Amino acid sequence: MVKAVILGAAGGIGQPLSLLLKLNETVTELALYDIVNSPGVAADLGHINTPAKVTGYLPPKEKNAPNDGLKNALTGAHIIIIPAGVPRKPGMTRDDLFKINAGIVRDLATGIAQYSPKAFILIISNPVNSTTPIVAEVLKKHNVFDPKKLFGVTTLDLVRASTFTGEISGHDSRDIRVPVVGGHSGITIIPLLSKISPSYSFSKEQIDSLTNRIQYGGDEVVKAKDGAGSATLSMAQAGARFADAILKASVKGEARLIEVSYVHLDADKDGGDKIRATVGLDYFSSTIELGTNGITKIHPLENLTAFEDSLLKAAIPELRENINKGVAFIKEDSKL
Ligand SMILES: NC(=O)C1=CN([C@@H]2O[C@H](COP(=O)(O)OP(=O)(O)OC[C@H]3O[C@@H](n4cnc5c(N)ncnc54)[C@H](O)[C@@H]3O)[C@@H](O)[C@H]2O)C=CC1
Ligand SMILES: O=C([O-])CC(=O)C(=O)O
Repeated sequence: MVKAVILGAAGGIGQPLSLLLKLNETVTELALYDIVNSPGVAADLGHINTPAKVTGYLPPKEKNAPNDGLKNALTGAHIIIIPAGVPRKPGMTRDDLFKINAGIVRDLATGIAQYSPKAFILIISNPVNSTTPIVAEVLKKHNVFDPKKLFGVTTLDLVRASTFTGEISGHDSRDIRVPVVGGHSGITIIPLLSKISPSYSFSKEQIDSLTNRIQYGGDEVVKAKDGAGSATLSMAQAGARFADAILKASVKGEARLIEVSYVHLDADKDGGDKIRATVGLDYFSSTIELGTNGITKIHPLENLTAFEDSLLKAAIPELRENINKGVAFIKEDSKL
């Protein structure tokens, strides 16, 4: 049995992501939880003739009743994906979402700590730089934190990097891999264009404009949607790609699966400590290798160009602030 759970399943990302997970034949059970409309989405997807049995759950109507919906959705989970929370409107930063989304993510993480602490957890809700540490701190408070199984999803940055560089290099964008490290907001997004595969030599101007476009790709969509939210469809594809990598490594035992994700650097002491020595942070989006039980290796940062090194230096203070804000939010929460 491979149970996938989506928390925030009725939203702009949640619905297409649920569809893509329903089409993933490794999944045998798909549990959809949201505060609205999840039974409807589940009924709709349930008519698709793929193996996964789909169920939808809501929280209780009465204010202080136990949340059996969340409990039943989470129990027995193999992988949990969280796109619950509000998206940006034009003029907002991802950090502006902290006020609302931090509490949503904290409460869902508390449910995970209680009902499915051994699952793989993928965080999409923004600001990812802070929400990932929030989940880790909740799990730590319940003594169930496994850094090898917690992932801030930054795959959309890699998807964009493949698309945008393909437009210039002429390579098929499906074959292009660009590591994008650091974090998931503006200047904390660090595309390592010198490490592009297949290799390509960009001009200085191309590096400047591609870097800027990858860093602010999210804003491009927010602007185009003009108040109706942020990236949903491309995010669903990116989330499904990352979830599939986890499923291939953990269920099918495919070895040395390589992705990039925003992780706690304790997930691999060796590689993690090397990055820590450079950046002085506990969380960083890095190239990782996946195995049956999660992260097996974090690749250190090596041979950065002077330009990439300047991007890294510019990212660190904001990333530190985002991480500290998430950690403090849980440390100072006396209810937990
Ligand atoms: N990591 C990434 O690369 C990306 C992250 N995002 C983020 O994903 C989040 C979701 O975006 P959208 O799907 O566009 O928003 P949306 O508003 O369309 O959907 C969010 C869903 O979460 C649900 N929700 C709210 N509170 C909840 C709770 N306590 N428990 C369960 N569900 C709850 C809502 O009912 C709604 O269905 C946003 O924070 C957005 O910034 C968006 C794009 C890319
Ligand atoms: O820009 C946003 O707010 C949503 C997001 O994280 C992205 O599209 O990368």
